[in-house]
Amino acid sequence: MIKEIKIYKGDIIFCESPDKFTTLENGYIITENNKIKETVQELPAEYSDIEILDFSENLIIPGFVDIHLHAPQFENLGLGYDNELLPWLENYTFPEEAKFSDTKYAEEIYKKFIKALYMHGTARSVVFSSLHLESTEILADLFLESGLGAYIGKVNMDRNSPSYLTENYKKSLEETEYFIKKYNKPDSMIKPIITPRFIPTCTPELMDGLSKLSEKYNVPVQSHLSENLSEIEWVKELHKEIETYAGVYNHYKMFGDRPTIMAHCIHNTDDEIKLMKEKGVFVAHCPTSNFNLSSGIAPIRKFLDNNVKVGIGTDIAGGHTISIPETIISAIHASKMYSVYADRTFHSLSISEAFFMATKGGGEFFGKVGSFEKDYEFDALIINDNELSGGSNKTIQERLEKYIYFGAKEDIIKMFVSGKEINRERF
Ligand SMILES: O=c1[nH]c(=O)c2nc[nH]c2[nH]1
Repeated sequence: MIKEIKIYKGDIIFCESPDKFTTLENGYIITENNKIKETVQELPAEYSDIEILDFSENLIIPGFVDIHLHAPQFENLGLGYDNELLPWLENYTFPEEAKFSDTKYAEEIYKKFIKALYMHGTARSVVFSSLHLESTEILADLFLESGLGAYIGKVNMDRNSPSYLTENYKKSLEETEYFIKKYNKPDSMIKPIITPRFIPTCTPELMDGLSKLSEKYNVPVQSHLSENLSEIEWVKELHKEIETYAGVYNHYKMFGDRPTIMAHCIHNTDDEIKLMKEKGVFVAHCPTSNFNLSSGIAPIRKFLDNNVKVGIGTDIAGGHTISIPETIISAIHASKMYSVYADRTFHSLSISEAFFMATKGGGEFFGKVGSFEKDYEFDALIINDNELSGGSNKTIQERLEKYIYFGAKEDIIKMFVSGKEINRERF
């Protein structure tokens, strides 16, 4: 195999661990066949005759990773937040998702959705589609054309939803299997993920069937867990025989038996948190959504202290923004308020902890993604922060902080995903 070496130069910043940033002023990232070979301060002599992609005076940061969002809710950004979760689903979300039976509408909205991810620097995402197979294929094909990385799930829901958005469980399983077979390719940038919407909308037969598909094709799982108090009561009524909400997913072997993401996780019991740790279940922390729908504040410090994996989710359209920097800010704000109003012993999240969650933390779901360490895939954003921080002698970490809190998507001048530049013309 021919070795293709590339060298990127700039002011590099990333998090190897949550507690601190690694920074290299005028440093170099050297990649071989799109994976990082080394990240160094001085360029070794062996590379002296290779052309350098020179981004001096710009920041080079890992591409963002969003581990929970709903593509067919893109048109609903900002709508209906006077409601809590269950009426919001009924009055806003389900009617909008129903429109995706129309493949023309799906194509129009999904193009806008993927462009928005690109514009905001989200290199990888873990996405809910709607229950419609054809529209989900359109979403997958558009992602493939874009070059962005994604897990994509055809949503499954066969009870407790309006008749216009309820499947027959057999058809739901057949279509899910078809989607898995079509897109489960080893080196693909997009992959299928099993997506029971949440326990209230999935019958035991459907859960059983999805669990078998997950095992048969070794496909990961995503769903929602303990977002809202009425939702939790509803799950208790539906599954009196099982002690906890997480226990229901676990009963169906869809709780860490394969890689699993559970969105929200606001009101979990200590036993549920222990189970998440034991089974390696990821929390998708979605603070903007949790504020908008008055769901609560997820006790993220508790998950971190218990070594539970945590990534960031914009959860559009419970979340009102597809921007990961804005969601990082929201995560920090949420933790600050939690430490003041709920538990004074909790330390709020630091900027490095929140940035870690939005890069390497969530990136772990994709493998070696979200850092500039050896063997990681080269996902990077080049950020021109000259206007934000120019001439003011700031450290690289301070420049990143300014970009997160005060920057704009227009400051991102280039994006690389798995070593390939994603061109603006594609969108
Ligand atoms: O934030 C959420 N968005 C949804 O679409 C959804 N469905 C079930 N539970 C949900 N929570």
